[in-house]
Amino acid sequence: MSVIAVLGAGKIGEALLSGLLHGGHAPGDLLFTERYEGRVRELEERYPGMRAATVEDAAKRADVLVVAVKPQDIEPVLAELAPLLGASSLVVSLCAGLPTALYERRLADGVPVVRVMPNTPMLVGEAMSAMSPGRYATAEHLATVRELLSHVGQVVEVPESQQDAVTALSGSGPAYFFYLVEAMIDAGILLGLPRALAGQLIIQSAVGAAKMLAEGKDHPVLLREAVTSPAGTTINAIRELEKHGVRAALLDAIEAARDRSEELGRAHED
Ligand SMILES: NC(=O)C1=CN([C@@H]2O[C@H](COP(=O)(O)OP(=O)(O)OC[C@H]3O[C@@H](n4cnc5c(N)ncnc54)[C@H](O)[C@@H]3O)[C@@H](O)[C@H]2O)C=CC1
Ligand SMILES: O=C(O)[C@@H]1CCC=N1
Repeated sequence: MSVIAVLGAGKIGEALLSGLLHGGHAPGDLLFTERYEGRVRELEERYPGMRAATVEDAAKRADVLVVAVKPQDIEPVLAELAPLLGASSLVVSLCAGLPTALYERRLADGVPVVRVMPNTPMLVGEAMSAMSPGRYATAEHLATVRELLSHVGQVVEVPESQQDAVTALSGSGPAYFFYLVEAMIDAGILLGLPRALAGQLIIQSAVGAAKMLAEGKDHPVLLREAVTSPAGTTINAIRELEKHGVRAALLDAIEAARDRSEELGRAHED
């Protein structure tokens, strides 16, 4: 089994480590680096057998180095990695907006880099990850990354030019669903239901709807039409959603997320 090192074990780093552990990865084959001592202790306690490492150690031992720091924190990480990596390393970047070309400029010639946009459902083995090869990444490197990510959800390959859109859609996507669920639970409160009951009603409705969508038997439009009876309740709700421009708001929101991803990448142009 390959040794994986996660550099920056925050929310998404932990989601990957935890997903790999659940997928059967040995804790001794998982390393992480983390700048906060408290976070190191927290993770070592939560995942017995998994150990923090130095960057040198991670670079020496790991078959795959996964960079999971905030895009704003990338430069010191690349400066640390630069003298340690060569063409036999494999770097996977999970950072929103950061192009593989940035890594290629900062690291030694020939270091293969794969850009990946995952999402937090990795924690429950249901991630949607999209990967794109950098200049030096081969089909074999992509196969390694695909194998790794397939332990924690679905994987697709996309051209790197689509990664900012992917980030806005599936990288941030879970937040939009959580936001909707939160708002719908509030609607239950408005209608006088107890919070716990409103939560159960909405969350199970979300799980059921997601399962029907994932089965893929019918287009989302047909699934919605099947709930929308003539002169019934649903069409009254839909009229309000249309009146409030919810569809247009989603288009604008996701476009704004895409723009921010592009901006995060531009911040590191030389
Ligand atoms: N949270 C999410 O849903 C997703 C995040 N991402 C990407 O993953 C990356 C991380 O995001 P989050 O996990 O949300 O952020 P986070 O802030 O929870 O995690 C980043 C971690 O990196 C650590 N860190 C920073 N500099 C370090 C260094 N030099 N050495 C060691 N550790 C260092 C921080 O202490 C922190 O624990 C970002 O680039 C983000 O764009 C990608 C997909 C989804
Ligand atoms: O909000 C962010 O910047 C990160 C990237 C995708 C999801 N979360």
